[in-house]
Amino acid sequence: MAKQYDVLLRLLLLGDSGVGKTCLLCRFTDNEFHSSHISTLGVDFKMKTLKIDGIEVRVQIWDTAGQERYQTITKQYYRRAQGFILVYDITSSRSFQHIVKWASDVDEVSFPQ
Ligand SMILES: Nc1nc2c(ncn2[C@@H]2O[C@H](COP(=O)(O)OP(=O)(O)OP(=O)(O)O)[C@@H](O)[C@H]2O)c(=O)[nH]1
Repeated sequence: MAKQYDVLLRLLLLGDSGVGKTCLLCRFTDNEFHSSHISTLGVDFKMKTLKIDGIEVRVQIWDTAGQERYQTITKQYYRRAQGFILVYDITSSRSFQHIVKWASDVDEVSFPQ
């Protein structure tokens, strides 16, 4: 079967638990919003195909659990990602301060010294 896209882009959503990563993804792929918070267990993903300058780009977005206990699992997905979306809750300064930690995790795993 012929490929239905020209380029595959793998992105990873990172951020504290409850900041809205899953909601952002549901809005982007399905234009839906769910008010309940069911924590992501490990990782999950959704896809959307966009046409950019005549090129079919399949965006595969991996949604990771923000909870500390899943870090070992989620870090295994960092190396295969081509980009990261760091998410914080605008009503939580703590989640914003943690962005530094998420960014340093990405550096540590994806660009080891
Ligand atoms: N008011 C408001 N609530 C939001 C918004 N985005 C998400 N929420 C709520 O925040 C809660 C957590 O959202 P999730 O998307 O599940 O959070 P998450 O970052 O995926 O959480 P983990 O899976 O535990 O890492 C849910 O109850 C959402 O309804 C927003 O833009 N505004």
